[in-house]
Amino acid sequence: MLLAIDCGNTNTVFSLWDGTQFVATWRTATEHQRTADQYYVWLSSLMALQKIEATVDAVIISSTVPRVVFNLRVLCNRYFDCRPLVVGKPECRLPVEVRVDAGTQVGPDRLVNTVAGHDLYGGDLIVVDFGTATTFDVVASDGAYVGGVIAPGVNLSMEALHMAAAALPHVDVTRPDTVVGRNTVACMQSGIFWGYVGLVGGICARIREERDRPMRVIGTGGLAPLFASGEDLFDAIEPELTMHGLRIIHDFNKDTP
Ligand SMILES: Nc1ncnc2c1ncn2[C@@H]1O[C@H](COP(=O)(O)OP(=O)(O)OP(=O)(O)O)[C@@H](O)[C@H]1O
Ligand SMILES: CC(C)(CO)[C@@H](O)C(=O)NCCC(=O)O
Ligand SMILES: [K+]
Repeated sequence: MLLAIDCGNTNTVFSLWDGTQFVATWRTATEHQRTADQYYVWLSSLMALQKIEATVDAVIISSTVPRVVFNLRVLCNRYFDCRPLVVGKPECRLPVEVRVDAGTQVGPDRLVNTVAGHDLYGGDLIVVDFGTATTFDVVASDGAYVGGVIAPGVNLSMEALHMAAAALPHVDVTRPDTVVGRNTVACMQSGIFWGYVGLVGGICARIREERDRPMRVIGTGGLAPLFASGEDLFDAIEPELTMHGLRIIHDFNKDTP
């Protein structure tokens, strides 16, 4: 089985692909101190709990946190007897071209999302991912990655308000009933929710204008469904977009000598 690992700045997601479908997905906080042995104890007990008798024989990793890759490599060598494919490393080829400034290191999660978006929807596309950051990534008609936008993440913005202002509490992100709030929590929820609806809609409109063509918008990440409820922001929501992209990149490297 293939183990796909999507390591973000906040959370790390492990998914098992049996050749036909993802049979299990597990999420843990990203911590660079975690050792290979700790990962394995955690993973093997979850597999036992779900009665998954899998032999992992291939691993693909996308990590926005360079420091965690070392221990994940040890995990693969020690427990799965394989060398992981790491997105962004020269030995991991991509099925699409990356057209950005020379020397630019594009976050692997962003590349993976665009590969997946192009596989599912073709081009031209904008992929919006609501993770630690809110990212917009643009896919040309031939599938090439041609750049994007990085804005602060939704939870990060909410947390920043709380951290910086003594009288602002910790609040969950949700869609408020009205735009004009009558209490602190409702006011903050409105600022974040309608603020991001405006941000996402505005940036997509400007990208379309700049590129002067119709483009579909695909949303992913934990908060995408919430923002989809606010306005007609997305043509589709794909919660498993990153995992889908990891699988495609793995197959591409396996099949293309
Ligand atoms: N209504 C909500 N309010 C706050 N957080 C939410 C809500 N719904 C989902 N989430 C959060 O969304 C997160 C899942 O998002 P996602 O995996 O896309 O990004 P992340 O793990 O936060 O970031 P990264 O991938 O950069 O590590 C989960 O941590 C989940 O708690
Ligand atoms: C922007 C984030 C944090 C989104 O996860 C990640 O993709 C990243 O660290 N990127 C590196 C810089 C870049 O993508 O241009
Ligand atoms: K993510």
